[in-house]
Amino acid sequence: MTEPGTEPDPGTDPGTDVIRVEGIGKSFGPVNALTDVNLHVRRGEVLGLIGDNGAGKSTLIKILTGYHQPDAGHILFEGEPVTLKSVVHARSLGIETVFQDLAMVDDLPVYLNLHLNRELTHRPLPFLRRREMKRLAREALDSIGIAIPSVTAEVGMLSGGQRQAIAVARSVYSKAKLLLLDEPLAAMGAKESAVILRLLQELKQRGDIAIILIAHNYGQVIDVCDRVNLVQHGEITFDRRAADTSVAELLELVNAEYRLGDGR
Ligand SMILES: Nc1ncnc2c1ncn2[C@@H]1O[C@H](COP(=O)(O)OP(=O)(O)OP(=O)(O)O)[C@@H](O)[C@H]1O
Repeated sequence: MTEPGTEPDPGTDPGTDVIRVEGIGKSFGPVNALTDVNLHVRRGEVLGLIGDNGAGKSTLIKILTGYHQPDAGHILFEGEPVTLKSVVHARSLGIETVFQDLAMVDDLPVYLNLHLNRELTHRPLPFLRRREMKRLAREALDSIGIAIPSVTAEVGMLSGGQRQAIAVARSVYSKAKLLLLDEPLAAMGAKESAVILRLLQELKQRGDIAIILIAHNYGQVIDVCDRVNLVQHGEITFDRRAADTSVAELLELVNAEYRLGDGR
C-alpha cells in the first residue's frame, strides 16, 4: 500500500534497473514479514531502506542475497526474471552483501582478506601469488579512495571503519553489480561512519554499481542516498527522492504510526 502523496518515483526507467522486485511476500509461520513489496534500484543509485525494528528490512535484504526464498512475487535482475537459489548463486550474478560481522580473518593481512576465497595461485602449483595480490589490493583500495597505511597490515589491527571499508572494497573488487549493506554504520563512531559515507559517495560517482543501504540515522541516509524507501510492517509505504524529503518528514512518518496506536 502506498500512502497518498508518496507515489513511487515517476522518473523510473525499468531499463536501467539492476534489480527490481515486484509483489514480494514472505511469512515465517504466522508472522507476515513482507507483503506485496515493490522495490527497484538503478546503476549508480544508492537506495536507503529505513524503518522500525522488525519492519522487514533485513528479510528483504536476505531475499535479495538468495538467503531466503520469497513466498510470492518475482525478481528481475538486469531486466531478466531470476530465482535467487542461494547466496552463492546471487553472488555469481554480482549481488554482494556486506554483513555486520564483515566475514574478516583478523590475523590475516589486508591483501589476503581482500582475496578471501579468491586467492591467486601459481597454477598448477598451489603457491600464493602474494606480490600480485598486494598490487591488486593496493589498486582496489586506491581506486575507491580508501586510505589504509599498508596492505600487509593485519586486519585485526585496523579500526572498525577501516575494516568496514575493506569489506566494501572486497565486494567492489569482486565486480559487484548490486551491493547490499545492512546497517554498516551501526555501532560506529562519527569519524568511522564518515569513512564509509565518503566511500559510498565515491562508489556512487563511479556510476557502475547499485547500492541498497539499511540505516537508522536519517540524516546520514538523506546525505548519501539518492532515494529513500520506508518499510512499515512488511510494506514499503514511502518512496521518495532524498532531495525531496527531510529528516523531519521521515521522523514524522515513523512516529505517526505510534500516535495512531499502531506501534508493535
Ligand atoms: N528467521 C525468522 N523466523 C521467524 N521470524 C522471523 C525471522 N526473520 C525475521 N522474522 C520476523 O519477521 C519480521 C521482520 O524482521 P526483520 O528482521 O526483517 O526486520 P528489520 O526491519 O530488519 O528489523 P531490525 O531493524 O530490528 O533489524 C519480524 O517480526 C521478525 O521477528
